[in-house]
Amino acid sequence: MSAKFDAVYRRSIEDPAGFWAEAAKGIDWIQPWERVLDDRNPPFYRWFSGAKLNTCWNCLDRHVAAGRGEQIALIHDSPVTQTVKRFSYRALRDAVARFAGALVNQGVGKGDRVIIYMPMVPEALIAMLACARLGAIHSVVFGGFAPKELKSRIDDAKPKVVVTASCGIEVSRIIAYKPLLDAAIEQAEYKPETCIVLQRPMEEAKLITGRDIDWNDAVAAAQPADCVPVAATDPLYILYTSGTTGRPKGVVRDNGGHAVALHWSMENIYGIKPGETWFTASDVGWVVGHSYIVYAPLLKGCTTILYEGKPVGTPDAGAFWRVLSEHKVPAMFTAPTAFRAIRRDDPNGELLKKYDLSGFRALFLAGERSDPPTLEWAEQLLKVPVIDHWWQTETGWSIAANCLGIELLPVKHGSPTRPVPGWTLQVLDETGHPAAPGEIGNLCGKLPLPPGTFPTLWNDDARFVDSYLARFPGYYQTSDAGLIDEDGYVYVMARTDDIINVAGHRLSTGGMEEVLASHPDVAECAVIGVHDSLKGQVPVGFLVLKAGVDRPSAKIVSEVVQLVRDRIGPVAAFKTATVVARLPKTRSGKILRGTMQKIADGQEYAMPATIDDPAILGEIDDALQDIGYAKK
Ligand SMILES: CCC(=O)SCCNC(=O)CCNC(=O)[C@H](O)C(C)(C)COP(=O)(O)OP(=O)(O)OC[C@H]1O[C@@H](n2cnc3c(N)ncnc32)[C@H](O)[C@@H]1OP(=O)(O)O
Repeated sequence: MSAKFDAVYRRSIEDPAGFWAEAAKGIDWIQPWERVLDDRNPPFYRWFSGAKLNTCWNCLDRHVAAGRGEQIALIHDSPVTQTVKRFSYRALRDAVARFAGALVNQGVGKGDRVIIYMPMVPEALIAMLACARLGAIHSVVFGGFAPKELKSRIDDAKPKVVVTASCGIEVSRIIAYKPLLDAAIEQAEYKPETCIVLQRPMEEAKLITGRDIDWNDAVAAAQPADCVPVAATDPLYILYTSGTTGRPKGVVRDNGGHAVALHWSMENIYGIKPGETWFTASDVGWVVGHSYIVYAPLLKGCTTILYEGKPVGTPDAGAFWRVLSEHKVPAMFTAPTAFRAIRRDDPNGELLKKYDLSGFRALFLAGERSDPPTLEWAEQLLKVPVIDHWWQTETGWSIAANCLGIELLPVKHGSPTRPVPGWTLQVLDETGHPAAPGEIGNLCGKLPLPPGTFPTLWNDDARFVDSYLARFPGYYQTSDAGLIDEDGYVYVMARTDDIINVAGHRLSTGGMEEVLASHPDVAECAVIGVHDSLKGQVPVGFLVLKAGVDRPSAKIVSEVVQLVRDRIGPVAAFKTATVVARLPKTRSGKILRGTMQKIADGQEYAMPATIDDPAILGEIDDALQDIGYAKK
């Protein structure tokens, strides 16, 4: 039943160097490696040390050199602007080389950072690949973040250049990006020298003389730049992700291991071959967008679709079916929340009947837990394998998946199947001992992790060790709790930290609490993630007001809602809060957020033995009922 997969998996664990050296044949190297796995400085493991390559060459130039220059590399499908634009490999290579030249004109070279704050336009991908071409390090910031989040990334990454666009389009709303960038730079301690601004016709941005340059002017003044050889271990990008405090973590991705792992994953996990079209519906601001809109499909020589739209509303819940049929897509990848939205609007899949999906082979879901009802609905509707897989910003690609390209294993709903080749995954109990099959514990990856995973955090080796490696020496702590069953299937149940997952967006409740606590009327607060039938989870805030505050609670609630939107961004989807007299705590003063969440979700809970005053839980229940969380 799983002999083929077992053999590949076993080889990857018994002989990782041999396994990944073989996979590395899929990549063009300028200089070979001295060591496949460099384990001289644990727990900092490096892959392909001594080797040189260029990721942009591997994504673009080599396909042109191999005679595939006229194949379509990129389709920008944008229902919000009602346009579809195609770039051949040659055209994309040329556009990237020219924009790389524009960056060079601004002094950008190997190792310099470039922040990219852009909507889902081809220029976002062009800017990313241009950085890769020069050996510069890009850091893409998701457009739904507020200026303060962008500011913290600017201060940490210290970019020489920021690349932005005048606006993004959220269904039919124009979101002006440039004022958000201006505000972020205004707040930042570090000031980037140059901002390159793509002017979109729907909203012209005001340029600041001496700092801002129009994208078209920058490109017109540039000569194409060549690929710069970089070390396999040099950073390709930094991608910030929510940490347990308000300060985001700068996840670093290297060039060599990343290229090898992502190239390998396209065929072995997703079953996709060069020349095929691939659709990932996510955003270039997330790791899914980095890995599976940009790098993996291009490394493999596929056609990638950059979709500037939503699963519903652009124009309807048949949007994905249109894309799949119009561009003859054999497989796609998205977050379960997108399918929950489609199911809500078109429960019987009527819109699917308008389209020919005869070439469609598989749907991949990740970014949050796939709820079995949505997964089963998609299976019945599409009549193809629907494959849940589990990974994280830190890992860059799958930890557990059903490797369609090796061998489709039986699907167990609720499980992302088995650890992928390269991953030794264990469930550890609180004392660090392996848990028995079926027992819940901490899901941990045995070091060294496979290529493509993060080697460290930007400028913060100590935080990398403290956050991920210190709790269980010899292991990477995923901060996901779960179990592995007798068949080796992984089940991911919950986070073990304060991170919640809202519509596939990873957010820190601690970060939101910091914002609520900054309101002058708030004495104390808590934020929990509550089950939501569409977004998976949504944040709900509890506010204890300072003594003597007599302003209407509704006014204070609307102010804190606006504060979170202003400081973190609309992506936080923080819309609900309630004022309570007190928060439930242990006798040592720890807020019982887990118990509050169980009450909100209508789950059974045991009265915590250390609770200070059990009556407060009843008050929380009443407050939740007042805001629509009915007793279940
Ligand atoms: C495996 C590793 C990983 O987990 S990487 C992360 C993977 N996650 C994903 O791919 C995300 C999947 N989710 C989505 O694509 C969206 O949530 C989908 C399903 C399309 C729904 O989008 P939407 O209806 O906009 O809801 P939402 O909750 O995402 O948005 C909340 C508010 O934020 C806004 N927003 C969203 N994106 C942007 C953007 N790029 N620029 C500016 N604003 C943005 C939305 O408009 C929405 O605003 P509002 O509250 O309605 O005013």
